Order: sequence, then C-alpha cells, then structure tokens
Amino acid sequence: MSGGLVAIPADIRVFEGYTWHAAPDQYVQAAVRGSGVLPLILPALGDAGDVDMVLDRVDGVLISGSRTNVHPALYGEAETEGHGPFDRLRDHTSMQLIRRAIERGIPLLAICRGIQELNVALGGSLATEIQELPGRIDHRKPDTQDRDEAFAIRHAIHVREGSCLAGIVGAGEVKVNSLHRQAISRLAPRLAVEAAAEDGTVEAVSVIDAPGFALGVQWHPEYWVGSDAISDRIFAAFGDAVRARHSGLGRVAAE
Ligand SMILES: N[C@@H](CCC(=O)NCCCC(=O)O)C(=O)O
Repeated sequence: MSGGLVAIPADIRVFEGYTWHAAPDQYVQAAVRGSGVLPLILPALGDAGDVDMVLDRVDGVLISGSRTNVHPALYGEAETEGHGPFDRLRDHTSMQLIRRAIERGIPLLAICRGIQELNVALGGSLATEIQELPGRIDHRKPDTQDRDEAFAIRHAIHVREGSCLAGIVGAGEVKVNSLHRQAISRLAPRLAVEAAAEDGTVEAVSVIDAPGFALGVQWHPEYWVGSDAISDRIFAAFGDAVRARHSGLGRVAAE
C-alpha cells in the first residue's frame, strides 16, 4: 500500500465487559477503497497521547462520525439531557489532532461528528436537537435497522460556487444522506461554509488559508464509496492529498 497512512481517532465503546477503542468499518473501507490509503485506528488517549508523534508518522487524518456528541463545555455551554451521550476522550484526542493537522498542513477529512469537532476545535459552537428548531427539517437517522436505509441519500444541499468542495464535486445541488441531530451553530472564525441544506443547516466547511486539504462534511460519503459519484470524488480528492504528502510534495509545501 503506497498511498500513505491515515489516522482515524477511535471512539470509546464498552461491550462484552471490556472498554474498547473502536472505529466503524465503513470509514476504514472508504479509506482503503475510496482513497487508496492505509488507515490506522488511533486510540482515544486524551492527554496521554502525543499528537505530534502521530502526525510525524501519518500522511492524513480522517475523523469519523459517531452517535456520541461533543461535550458542550468545549464550546462554553452547560450540559443538558439533550446534549448526550458523550465521549470525552474522543473529544480530546480528535480536537488536538484536528488543530495540529491543520497547523502542519496534514490532509484532514472530517465527517459528521468530525465536522462538529472541527468547528468546536477552531472556536465555534453547536446546536443540539436541531429538528426542534424553527424551520429545520429532521436530519436524524431514519428509524430503521436496515443500514442501507439508515444511510440512504435523503436531502439536497447546495454547494457554493468557487468553494473547495465545488472543485471536487461541482457547484450547485447535490443529494446526501443525513444522520445527525446536532449541527454547527456559531461558525468558527477560520471556517468557510462550503455547502448548506435548504433549511440553512451547514453541511460542509473548509478551513480558510489552510496549508493543506482541510474539509468537513456533515453527511456520510464514506458509506456509499464505490456506488455514489459524490462520495467517490470526496474520498479520491482526500486520497490525492494524502498521496502528495506521502510522496513529500505536500510536506515540503506546508512545513
Ligand atoms: N452525534 C452527532 C454526530 C452524528 C454522527 O456522527 N452520526 C453518525 C452515526 C450515525 C448512527 O449510526 O447513528 C449528531 O447526532 O449530530
């Protein structure tokens, strides 16, 4: 595998009487098949981790989705019933990784919870239970046990002309899936909105003046890699950026 190494920060999960550091296989498979890179699941070590030691050795960072939410204290709000469930170690590891990857120009693709972590890591905030906000559609996962139904393409978003994302998938309307009940509220200063849903929900952002590839999307392109052109193009573009860094081209440019 010559495409480069990509860190995927793990979630903390408890089952079978153990605590696990885990990442969903759909992100691992999308990294391999869609980006042509070698994924490396990174334990959620929080302060015990050494982010720069990891970033010295990888060529990209892929931040996955999760049913857990970023803790509201990280964007200055009080915890309520509606904000949970939480994964504080994931929060800490992801956000350190995000900040340093951007500073070092290491390619970053942040998906669903990942775009929310990106926004909070750079100083923004989140809204929770957005389906209860005036004028918002319901962005939550459909009530089904069938995974293809859960990740089915469901609503339109508008990709802004001239955005980084437009350079990957084209500007205008595209259709995406939707499995979230939180979304960006206060946009972080260094983020630019790349796409939005018809109800105003931010669906994609890029990092202004980032030295490397740095894109966040609220939907799940990883799930349909191999059968959806938009998903394929996003992961191919991420893979190109990772390969450029792996070959030393991106590393020289950014550091
Ligand atoms: N928890 C956040 C982010 C949502 C997310 O990442 N969803 C992916 C998992 C979908 C599932 O299997 O339930 C939010 O709800 O906004």
